Amino acid sequence: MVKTVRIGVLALQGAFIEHIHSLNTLRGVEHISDVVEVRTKEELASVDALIIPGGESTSIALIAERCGILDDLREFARTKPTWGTCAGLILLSKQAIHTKKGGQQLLNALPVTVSRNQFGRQVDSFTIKLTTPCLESISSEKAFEYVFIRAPAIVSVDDPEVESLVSLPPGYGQTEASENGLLVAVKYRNMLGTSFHPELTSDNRWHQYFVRMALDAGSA
Ligand SMILES: NC(=O)CC[C@H](N)C(=O)O
Repeated sequence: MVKTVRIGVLALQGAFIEHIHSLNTLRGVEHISDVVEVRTKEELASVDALIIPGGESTSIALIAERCGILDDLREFARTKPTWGTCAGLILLSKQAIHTKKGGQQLLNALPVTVSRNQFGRQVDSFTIKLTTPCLESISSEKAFEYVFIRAPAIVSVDDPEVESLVSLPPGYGQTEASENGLLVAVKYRNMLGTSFHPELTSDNRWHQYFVRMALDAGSA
């Protein structure tokens, strides 16, 4: 029998509807049995993999704490396929800088340091097309169009097992000249962390990449 995955999207705040839409367009393409909104411990326990969307990381953490699922999310992220996009990447990380006064709760799972709002404010949002080697096993026909909205960047990788997947060309979001651009996508064991918003484009290759991570984890 072919294994299928039930994918959850954390639906407390932010762009969860858009992720659900992207995943639904992959039904029939990848072995997805179900796509569900996750707000409770029970819903979290029912999924094989989880997407934590972009939005506002401090708000998502606060709501998760009030709903009593912050610790369950921490445990899930440590052990099951979990993808954090933008605010979700911040939450997933072990460390964040440029946080609001008083700091913020993190899931403490992905061993990287992220810098919040590294590219400036909402008006500084931008898109950039980049060829992306890790997506080539899905389709190499075109560059991926990356959308950055008050995005974080990964400013330090704190475990040698973290794989760098995408870096921006030098100059983007950097105040000092550097040969290397900022890192915006990483993979680490069961986790995927991306600074951008793949759910805001009609190109679903990043969602496909994550579904395949989840399928691989299930068949291991
Ligand atoms: N588009 C986004 O998800 C922005 C993230 C936001 N800057 C935060 O700190 O949570």
